[in-house]
Amino acid sequence: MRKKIVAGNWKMNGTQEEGQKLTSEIVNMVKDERISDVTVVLNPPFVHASNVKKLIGGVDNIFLGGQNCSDKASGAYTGETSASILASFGATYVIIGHSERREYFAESNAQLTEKVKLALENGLTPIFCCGEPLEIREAGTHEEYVKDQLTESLFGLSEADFAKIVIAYEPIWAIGTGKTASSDQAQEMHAAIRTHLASKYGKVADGTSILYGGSCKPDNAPEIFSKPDVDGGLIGGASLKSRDFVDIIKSF
Ligand SMILES: O=C(CO)COP(=O)(O)O
Repeated sequence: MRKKIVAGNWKMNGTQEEGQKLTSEIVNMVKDERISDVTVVLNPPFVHASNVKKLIGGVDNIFLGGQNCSDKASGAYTGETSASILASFGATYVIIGHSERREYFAESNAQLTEKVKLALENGLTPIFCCGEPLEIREAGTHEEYVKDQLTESLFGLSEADFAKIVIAYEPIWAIGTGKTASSDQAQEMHAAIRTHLASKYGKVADGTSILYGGSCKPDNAPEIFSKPDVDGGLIGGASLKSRDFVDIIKSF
């Protein structure tokens, strides 16, 4: 059985007060509504880490994650946060290779490999993002594009390390646009991704959780999560509203 995961990516949103309120509400709903079969990950901006960690304290299926980590272990890299710093604040997950990082911060596949390695060395589970822009989808080469992203960043990992990775498929044209992939489009890509991962890692890929991301909302999550190769979601906008986020968690 693959792990079902719903991760909230707050992106660059939320004051201290808003972050605390959001976290408390999510924690209370998950407890009150007895949600225990889904792994929930909150990925706030780094400075929220201590607050969020404290608030999720007693709930054993809610975890703290980062939205990124540095490709360097430590040192004079102003503004960066390392995997080891994140881990020291109690994070156990980290999003790596989000399309916004690739696009606005020019992160390369090779850099992402370094981030994945450092995350794993520090006991963090990477949520590795892949996904194609609109023009690639329209050209019909999206499968190849995504396979190349995975091959270039992940296929150097040992089988034991690869077994710890979570994948998030986020078609860029669906992020923040309100235009979600159809559940059939999501399933098609998730199945293609799993087959590709299996070509390198065999049966280990059967256990890899592959999350969908891109305008996932309470009204479309049940249909998307019902697909056999969709193991959860990486949620942007809707993760900032506690009721919506928890309804998505309850969509399996
Ligand atoms: O980028 C995303 C999550 O990482 C998806 O964002 P939206 O859910 O806002 O489309």
